Amino acid sequence: MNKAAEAPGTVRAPATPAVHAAGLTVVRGPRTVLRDLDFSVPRGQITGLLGPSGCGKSTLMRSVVGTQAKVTGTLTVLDRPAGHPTLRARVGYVTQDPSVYLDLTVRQNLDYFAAVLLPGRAAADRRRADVERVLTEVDLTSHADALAGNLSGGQLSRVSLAVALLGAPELLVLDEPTVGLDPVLRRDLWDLFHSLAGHGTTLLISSHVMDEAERCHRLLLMREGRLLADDSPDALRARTGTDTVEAAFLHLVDTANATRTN
Ligand SMILES: Nc1ncnc2c1ncn2[C@@H]1O[C@H](COP(=O)(O)OP(=O)(O)OP(=O)(O)O)[C@@H](O)[C@H]1O
Repeated sequence: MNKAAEAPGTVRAPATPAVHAAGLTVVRGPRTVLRDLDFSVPRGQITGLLGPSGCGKSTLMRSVVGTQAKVTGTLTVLDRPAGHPTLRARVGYVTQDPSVYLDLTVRQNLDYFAAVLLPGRAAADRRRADVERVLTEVDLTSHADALAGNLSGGQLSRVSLAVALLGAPELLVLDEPTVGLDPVLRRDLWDLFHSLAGHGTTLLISSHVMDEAERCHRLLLMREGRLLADDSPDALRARTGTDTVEAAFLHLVDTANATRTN
């Protein structure tokens, strides 16, 4: 055994997960929309949150970023309770509806949000560099001076993503970021997600398109507010004896239904 590896100061504690939930439950109106969920989101990987419309994906993401009311159980994000004020700059969030100012250009939008994140004259150079970086990352440099209101839906959602990338957050929470995008843009965005993960960013990405699941390192499969699986795509396929994540999901749904009726 390598003794040097045991010397004080050289042994590293295993990294805690980026997100850890235990008994996570959320009530919205009269309904319990998340029921007693236990899961972890490992750091530096892409975790896909998949399930049919209405199963609770957005509610789970809102809980992680701290904007959801009536959350019970334990929910830890980057070693802090979800919603903790120190997480604001460390967590990027993109909702399903692009949240940008339509009467500003792309660059003006980014300058504005960069100033909120990094205020003060002393940070002007950092802000400028950050805006150029995110414009390049989402491939919108050539549209930087276009009015947001004149962009296509796909371009607008990339502006929203660029806003979330400002400040290089450690955790990115993206609610259906590829909806309505053509296949080339979808592929380019997934390449960007992998590049971000390669540099250590943790990504939690929701989708109801099962083929996107194949591009994730880990999957949380949801149905009706419950988790059907928390596994890697390979392990899921192997465990269910199926060839695709979609077939694995359907297999798990059928098993859950059979257990309920028995
Ligand atoms: N204010 C509310 N009161 C009661 N139920 C609500 C409320 N808001 C949402 N819901 C219900 O909570 C459930 C989960 O909604 P959520 O938006 O999290 O689902 P989702 O999986 O993200 O769906 P989609 O993929 O269509 O966005 C849905 O069944 C929805 O009808």
